[in-house]
Amino acid sequence: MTPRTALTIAGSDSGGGAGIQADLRTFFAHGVHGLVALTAVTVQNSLGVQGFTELPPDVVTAQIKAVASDMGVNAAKTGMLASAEIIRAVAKTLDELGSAFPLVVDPVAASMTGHALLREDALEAIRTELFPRATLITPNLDEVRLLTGISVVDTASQRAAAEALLAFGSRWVLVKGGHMTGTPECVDLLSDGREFISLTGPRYETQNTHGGGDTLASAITASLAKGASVPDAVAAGKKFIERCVAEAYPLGAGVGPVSPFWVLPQSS
Ligand SMILES: Nc1ncnc2c1ncn2[C@@H]1O[C@H](COP(=O)(O)OP(=O)(O)OP(=O)(O)O)[C@@H](O)[C@H]1O
Ligand SMILES: Cc1ncc(CO)c(N)n1
Repeated sequence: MTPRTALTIAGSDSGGGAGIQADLRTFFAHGVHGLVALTAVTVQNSLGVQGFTELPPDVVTAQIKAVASDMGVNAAKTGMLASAEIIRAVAKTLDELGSAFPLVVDPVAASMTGHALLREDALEAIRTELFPRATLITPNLDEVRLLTGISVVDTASQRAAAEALLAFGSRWVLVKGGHMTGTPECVDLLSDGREFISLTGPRYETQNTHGGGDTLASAITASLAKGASVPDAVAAGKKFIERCVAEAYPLGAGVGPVSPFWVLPQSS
């Protein structure tokens, strides 16, 4: 049977744990066929990002159109978009396709080691061009601060951040709490402005969380591709990423990747 399809519009991580590599292995783990519009090639390993080269915006557009016109897209997500020009090209292309599928926007601004993955003028383009087209946006706490100026330190500021982010026009927002260290639990807050749903899970003691944000957003995208509602897709995504963090492995001298291998029959 032909599986559902999910499109990732994102950059490549040479270390294989984040970016399109994380998206493709997560789509695979969900039985969803992954389609790719590559935006940039990063040079990175467990110690950080050494640099990146972005693709011309028309090549990004051409990839999206090629797969959408022939294979069909059941859901899409954006990750590293690198520049305002690429963001504008993606927004225009999505408009031309008629927004017939759910869109998850993970507003990737920097790697977890703090290296920029987005040119400076591009943040405004993400806010104005992509957020209004998004079904769901999934910022981490650093991205929340960059986008809204709000520092999330507790439940009240996490809710205020969700409200401020929804004002940019997405249908739903998931304010991820992974970076709120010092708490025994990881709490992500999902909201559409009416409902506020706290997704609470254990905080695992590990330094190997590379690719966690990408894996969560692509797990949600895969469930949306299969027809789940946003709250159901996010709840399933949270369960999926928890297990991936619990089973994360060391690789290289720095931060190792989260692991979707637990879905394989021979694992554990
Ligand atoms: N130590 C942990 N234990 C359990 N869950 C975690 C842990 N760290 C992060 N998570 C969960 O992983 C998901 C990603 O959250 P996080 O806030 O770390 O995103 P991110 O910063 O975008 O990820 P990345 O590491 O890719 O930059 C969230 O659901 C979060 O609650
Ligand atoms: C290519 C790429 N996209 C996203 C991230 C954020 O995890 C990363 N480190 N690299």
